[in-house]
Formats: sequence, C-alpha cells, structure tokens
Amino acid sequence: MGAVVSPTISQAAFERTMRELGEMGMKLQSAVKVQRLAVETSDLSKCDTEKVREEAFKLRPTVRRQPKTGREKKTETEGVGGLNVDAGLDADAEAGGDAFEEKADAEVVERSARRAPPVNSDVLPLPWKGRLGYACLNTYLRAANTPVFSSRTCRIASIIEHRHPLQDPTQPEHSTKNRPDRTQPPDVQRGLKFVQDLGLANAKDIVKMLRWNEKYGIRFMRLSSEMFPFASHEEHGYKLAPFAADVLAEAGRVAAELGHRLTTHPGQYTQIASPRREVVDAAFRDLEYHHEMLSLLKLPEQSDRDAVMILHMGGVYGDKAATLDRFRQNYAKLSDGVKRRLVLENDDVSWSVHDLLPICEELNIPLVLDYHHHNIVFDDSIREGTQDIIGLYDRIAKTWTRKKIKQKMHYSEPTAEAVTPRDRRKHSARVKTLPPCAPDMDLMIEAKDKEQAVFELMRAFRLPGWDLFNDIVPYERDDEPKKETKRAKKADKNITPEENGGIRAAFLEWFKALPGSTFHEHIEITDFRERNAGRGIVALQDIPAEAVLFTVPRSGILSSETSELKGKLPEIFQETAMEVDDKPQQDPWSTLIIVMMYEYFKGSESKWKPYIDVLPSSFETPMFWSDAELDELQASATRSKVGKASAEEMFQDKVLPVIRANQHLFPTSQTYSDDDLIQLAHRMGSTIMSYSFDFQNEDEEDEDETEEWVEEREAKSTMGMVPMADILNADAEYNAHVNYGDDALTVTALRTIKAGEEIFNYYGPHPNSELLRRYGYVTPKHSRYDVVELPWTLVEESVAASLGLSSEQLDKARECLDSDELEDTFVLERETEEPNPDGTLTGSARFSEIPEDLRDQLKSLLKAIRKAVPSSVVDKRKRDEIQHNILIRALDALASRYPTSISEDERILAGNDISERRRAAVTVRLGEKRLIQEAKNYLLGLVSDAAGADESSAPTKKARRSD
Ligand SMILES: C[S@@+](CC[C@H](N)C(=O)[O-])C[C@H]1O[C@@H](n2cnc3c(N)ncnc32)[C@H](O)[C@@H]1O
Repeated sequence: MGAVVSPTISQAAFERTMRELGEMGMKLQSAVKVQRLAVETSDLSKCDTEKVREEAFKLRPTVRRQPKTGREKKTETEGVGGLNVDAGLDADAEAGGDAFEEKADAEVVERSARRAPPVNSDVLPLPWKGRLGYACLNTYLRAANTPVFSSRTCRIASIIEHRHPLQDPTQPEHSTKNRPDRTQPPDVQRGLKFVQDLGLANAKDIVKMLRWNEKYGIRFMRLSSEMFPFASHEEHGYKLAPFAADVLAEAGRVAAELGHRLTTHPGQYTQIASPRREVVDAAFRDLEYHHEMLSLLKLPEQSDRDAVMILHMGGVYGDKAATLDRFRQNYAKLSDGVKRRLVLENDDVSWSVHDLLPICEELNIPLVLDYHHHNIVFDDSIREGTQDIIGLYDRIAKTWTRKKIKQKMHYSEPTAEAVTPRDRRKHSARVKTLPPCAPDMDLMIEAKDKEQAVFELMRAFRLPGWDLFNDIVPYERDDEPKKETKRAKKADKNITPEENGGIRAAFLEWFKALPGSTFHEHIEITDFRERNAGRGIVALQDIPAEAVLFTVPRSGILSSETSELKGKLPEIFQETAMEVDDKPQQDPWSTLIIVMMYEYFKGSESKWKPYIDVLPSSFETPMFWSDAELDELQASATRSKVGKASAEEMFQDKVLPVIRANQHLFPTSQTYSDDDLIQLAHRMGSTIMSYSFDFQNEDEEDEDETEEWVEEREAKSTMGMVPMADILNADAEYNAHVNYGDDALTVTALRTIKAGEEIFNYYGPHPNSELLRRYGYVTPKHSRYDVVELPWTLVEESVAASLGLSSEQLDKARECLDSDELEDTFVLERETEEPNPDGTLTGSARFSEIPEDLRDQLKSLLKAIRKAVPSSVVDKRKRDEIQHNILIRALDALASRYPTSISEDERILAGNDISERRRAAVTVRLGEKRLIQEAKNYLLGLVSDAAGADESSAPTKKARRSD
C-alpha cells in the first residue's frame, strides 16, 4: 500500500515545494537586481551574478496571460465570462522538471569546472587602446522615464490597421481612447506613415545614445536592424531616403563629430546562399535596406567604410560546397554598395573561421572573428579555445586592411555552467575578460547587459574611461519606482511576449492536430495586450463572406460530455445528481468547474493541456476587485451582482467535497488547503464565465431539428469550453458567427473581413455593466445597451413626497396591493435595433419609453392611494403629469445616489493617469447616469408637451365659454 501511496504524496509535496521555490526564485531575482545596482562595488572574481540570475530565472514560475469572453442567451455565439488564465500548470511542470534535472545540472557544473577556459591564451590586450562597443540597445536609456531606444516596432496587422484614420485625428493616438477607426476608409499611405514614424522615432534616438556613449567613454555601437520596421518587407517595405535622410544625416554628423563607429548586423534570416529563391530575394532587400540606412548617415570617408554590415553564411543545406557556390554566385549579383559593406562572421552552428576565411580571401570580404562562436564551432582536431586561430590572425586582419576598413571582432562568453554547444550558445549577461586580440581592436561586446557589460569590463581592467561612469547607476534605477512598479504589474498580469509566443504556438499546433479541426490559412492568433484585450484573431488577407475561419470538432470541446471524468465519477454527472436531496445538487456550472479542475490536476497527462495553458489565471472582473475599486461603481446595481460570497458557497458545497472524496482523481490536490482549492475553483469559475459556450448535446438534439445550430438553449444545453472559438474577442459590431454542427462548431465570416481586421464574435446586447461583470471589460460601442435599475422604494418615496403623504398613509395604501405582485426594481433601457444579419449596426439608440410594468405598478399604487387616502385625490386630467413628475423625482433621487456628476466622470475618463479598473467602473456609472438623464429628459418632454397641449386647448375653451 505504502509503495502505492507514497509516490503520489511525495510527487505532490515535491510539486508544492517547487512552486514555493518558484516564488523564492522571484524574490531572489529581485534581490539580484538590487545587487546589480552596485556596479561600482562589484567584484568579478567573487560574485558570479550571472549564475545567480540564471538560477533565479530557472526557478521563476511561468506567468500568465489575458482576460477572456462571454456568452449571451439569445445569441448563438455564446462565449461565457472572461478571465486571465496563467500558465501555472506549466510553471509547475517546468519547476518539477528543473528539480529532476538538478542532479544533471550538478554534473554539468562539475564538468564545466574541468573544461578548458574559453579563451586559453596568456595574451591580454593591455594597455587597451581600442574601442569597446555594444549592440543596438542601451539598457540604461531604454529604462529611462522617456525611454531612448531604436527598436520600436509593430506588427503588420498594426500597419494595416493604421491605414484607417484615428477616431479623433486631431488628438494623439491612445491605446484605448483613440484608436484607428475601421469604419473610415483605409489609405495605404497612412499605414506607411505610421510605420515610418516609428522608424523616425528610432533614428532620432541614435543621437541621444551617441552623446550618452561619449560621456561614458564608449565610441562603438551597432545600430538596430529594427530601426525602420518592415523597411525591407516585400509588400510593406519602403525606401528611407524620402523621409529619413535628414534624421539619419544628423545622427551621422554627431557620430563623425565624436569619432564613433557605427555598424549593423542584419538578422539570421538574411542568407544569400539559401537554395530558396524567396529567401535570397528577401536577403537582397534586407542588405539594400541596411546599406541605405548606413549610407544616409553621410559619414566621412573612413567612418563610412568602417560602417559595415555583418552577415552569417547561414545554413549548410546538406552540402557545404554547393552552398559556397551559391554564395559566390549571389554575392556577384549584390550591388557595389552592399559589397563594400559586407563582412562575414563565423557562426556557432556550421561555419567556422576555418570554413570562412578562404571564401573571404577569395571574394575580398572581411572576416569578423567571433570568439564565442569559435569556441562552439572550432576545429576539434586541435582543441577548444583560441590557439587554433591565433595563427590565422594575420590572414584575418588582411581581409580588412586590403579594403582599408578598420578591423573589428566580437566577444562574448557562455553562461557559467554551459557545457554542450547548445548550452554554450547562450551569451552570458556580462564578460569577465578580454580576448587575445590586438589592443587597438574595435571589440563588440555581445552580452545581454549591453553597456553595463562594457562598463564592467572597463572597470575590471581599468580600461580608459573606467572612471567616467562612477556617477551613473545601471538600469535598475531606484529613482523611477513608480514606473518600474507599473511595468512590473503589467508584466505580472500578462506573460512576456516570448512565453506568450511559445504557449500560443503550442496551442495552435495542438488545435491543428485535433482530428477534424481546420484553421484558415489567412488568419492568425494575435496579441492585443497593448489595448488590454488579451489575445484575439486577425485576418492576414482579405477573407470573403461565409468563408469558414476555423472548425472545432466536438471532441475537442472540453465539457462534462467529453472529459473522461464522466466515466470515472458517473454519479456526479447523472441527472439524478441534480435531483437527490441529501446531497447538494450539481449544476452545469459546478460540474464544468469540477471537470476543469480534473484536467488541471492531470497536468501534462491532460488531453487539453496546451489549451488549458492558454486560458487565463487572473481576471479583471469585479469578482477580483478590492472594495476600494468596487466603490468606484458608486450606485450601480453591478456592485450587488458580483456574487463572490455565493460563488464561494457553491464551491464549498459542491466542488470541494467531490475533490476531497476523490483525491486519487485529482493528484496533488491533497497538498492544497481548502482556501487554495477555493481559489482554483474561482479561477475555473471565472474562466467559464467569460470563455465558455452553451451548446446542445448531440444526443439530445431534436430528431426533427433541421437547423444546423441552435437558437434557443433549453435546460438540457451543456456548457463547454471551446478551444479557438474562445480566443475570439467580441464587439457590438461583429464579423464572425459560430455555427453549431453535429460533429463540429464552425466559425464563419459574416461579411468580407479585410486584411488586418480583427475577427469578432458577439457576446450579445450587453450593457457595459454586464460586460464588466462577466468579461471584465467595457467598450463605448456597448453603451447603447446600458441599463439602469430604478428601485421601487425610490418611486414610493417620490409618490409620498409629491402627494404630501405621511408614511402611515403610504403604508395604508400599500396594504391594498398584493405585495407578492410588486416588483422591487425596474430596468430602464434605450430602444435600439438588433444588429444586422452581417453583424453591423445601424440606427441609434434612444430612450423612448417608461417600462410598462413600472407604469402599471405606479398606476396601481396611485389607485390604492385614492382608495386609502381619499383626500389625496387629484384632478383626473392631471394624473399623467403627476405620474411623470413622480418618476422625474425618483430619477433625481437615483442620480443623487451617485456621488459624482456626469461632467466630473467625463473629466476623469479624459485623464491619462487612470487605472483600467477605474476606467471601467467610471464608464459603467457614467453610462447609467447618462441614461438616467435621458430618461428624465424624456419625461420632462412629456410634461412640457402636455402643458403645451393644455395651453393650446385652454383659450379654445375660454373662447367657447365667452361664446
Ligand atoms: C473568450 S475570451 C476572448 C479571448 C481573450 N482576449 C484571450 O486573450 O484569451 C473573452 C475575454 O476577452 C476579453 N475581450 C473580449 N472582447 C474584448 C474587447 N472587445 N475588448 C477588450 N477585451 C475583450 C475580455 O477580457 C473577455 O473576458
């Protein structure tokens, strides 16, 4: 028995420990950051900060991603409420993996200690007379209050989106308040200007970096290849001269004035020896782009010659000789300008110094020696280290001097514990020594800490300039706590692009592998965190109406029908489980939560693991707000609908007992406290709220049902999680539709979807308050559906005040009414049209009617008052007017429950420094106040119309009388 039980327990305990270690790792990481502030006091020989940092990263739990969708009863596309899920599962798995690898790691470190140093030479190039440089990014300036950097970029979809004018073109763009307005006609030039402006901002920052470098003794820098985003793209590319010549010339002027060297390094995909035509074409375009950028710097002759473009040979494509031949042929076709600047660099996979030197000599191409790469790809007949190439130094130098270009080299070091070539490809954050190069070399330090790595080297060897940066603190500055806090919060809430990309790619791959799934080739999952909308799906090319965007097989839906838990715990899924009295009755919510927790605890054993990984773990719904945040909703009825306590009661009654009683089915759950399990249930519940769909069970479909999808969802419908369909965001104007088929759900385009457009589902005609409650976001387009709840007590108070009744008189009148029939609240809303069949909206929304049930109930009360308090009887002809005035007074009372006015709220929303939650709360309460105002204006209109009618009828009567 023990042998069976204990592994489970130790595994569970282990996972828990690893989770805690993850948290410690985070703490360690921040501690390390703080330590790193003290560059001045760092002692390289004692403290390997890089190793500590690497360890901290290894232990860091994977973070999470963004909120999700919802569902709406009357619409067929029923996404449920939304949340942010995280990759907590992933984190656990990874952390577990790390621990299992601990032993192996120890071995690795030991072997590493035995390994020859990467630079096994006695030569130290001292006294140093050369230039040390860093590549592309200055970490200190990047983190400044106004960041300075040259790699602002965007996605192609953003270029396409920015072909449309901003909602308010007179104002700057804002991530939520002033976006491109897709209802306006697109203009290619506008999109082009958008991306070119990014490039200009990048290029303008070169001067700032140069001046900063100069101040601290750095005179060598690589320019970012991302300077002008997509400039070499086949379709979206552009020339630089027409718009960037001046800015680049200014950068070049400053570089020349200060004697700084500028170089570039086109990316790894720029390969002119590829057997694929399109790769070579793209490489040619990219090299021309880099050449144009460097030429527009208008550098003095020697500096211009030194402004080289470093290129790798690229792949081997199965045949080194053939690849070299292709290189020769294509090199011959390059423009003279490109040829002048082109330099080849040995890489860390295939092309060693020994491979490249001959072709460089043959074609008159300088060879840049990268020590780090060389120590991975070296001539193993000799040995690792620099000994095999020191003899080649002269030949390498000649490849430069014969073109009258100042030689440069690259230097970096592998991370401390790296042994295998794969491990060693990772550059360390800083470097500890100088390579055995000539002391006047231009040496590019390729280390993650960029300029900080250069400083550390300067300080370690007291290189010229080492005393200049005493007064500067590295990039983790403590003079910007606010900014850093804000950023850290965002990073915590949303996973990093890398993590996101990995999880997203794994999910897409998983989805495509589901039998029966399809995914249109012209759509892609996209990151919309910049506008707080998590992920979504966009069209990459125009997609015609009715095209199938993707298909989700029913077997891929996660529900109580598809999860194997149904077979393992049939009792909770039987219909009787909903009916037996002595146990709490399960319901579709509780069963789906249990199913999701089952799949969660299964971890990598779950069929849905890649899907669960992309679900959210944190949420913006009011369920997770603090009291202070909820207070911002003021008098909105939303506040009373959050339902946290009732949700927790349900988890206690229905979810926890099932998990506790079946721990073998929920491995590791025994290491969770009740509170932990409740938190997990919250997470699953909120995910279901904003992501799930309602759909009819296959075996319960009406035999005669000929419609493909189901309009009305009856009691037998099931809630399920529909991968991919729930990646779609929603909009009041939507362009996609979910069709419920027997075997699959298909999502089709309702109208032509233009390239760059987001694909939107429809959650239903929800007011912003409901969008917030279920999905955690609000949007101006849904304000047409806003509602406000008028409590009946306010109407009664208004009646008493208007008619001068005492509370006893009101009570007496109330006794004449059947209290069971009385409604507590009435919902006021605007009259608005349904969306058109193609998902667009026409017409406006306006308040045009007092709800009939409110009118009837008020009439009944007034009637009862007439009966109970005959002295209060008013002129019959005035009854309508009195009713209207009673309602106006009630609305005033309702409005007065909101402490701020409409204009104050508008001012708050117009401000920039407002958190997303506050913005959402203010939007909700403002929408309600506006509706109250509109309803009041409507009633005032009725009153004044009636007065006008009275006036116009009065003289007639008088006239009649005088007759
Ligand atoms: C079904 S999910 C949609 C996919 C989700 N964006 C994601 O990252 O997984 C529903 C959630 O997406 C977000 N969402 C959907 N439509 C949105 C919109 N128009 N604006 C902002 N957020 C939106 C909300 O957080 C909502 O709870």
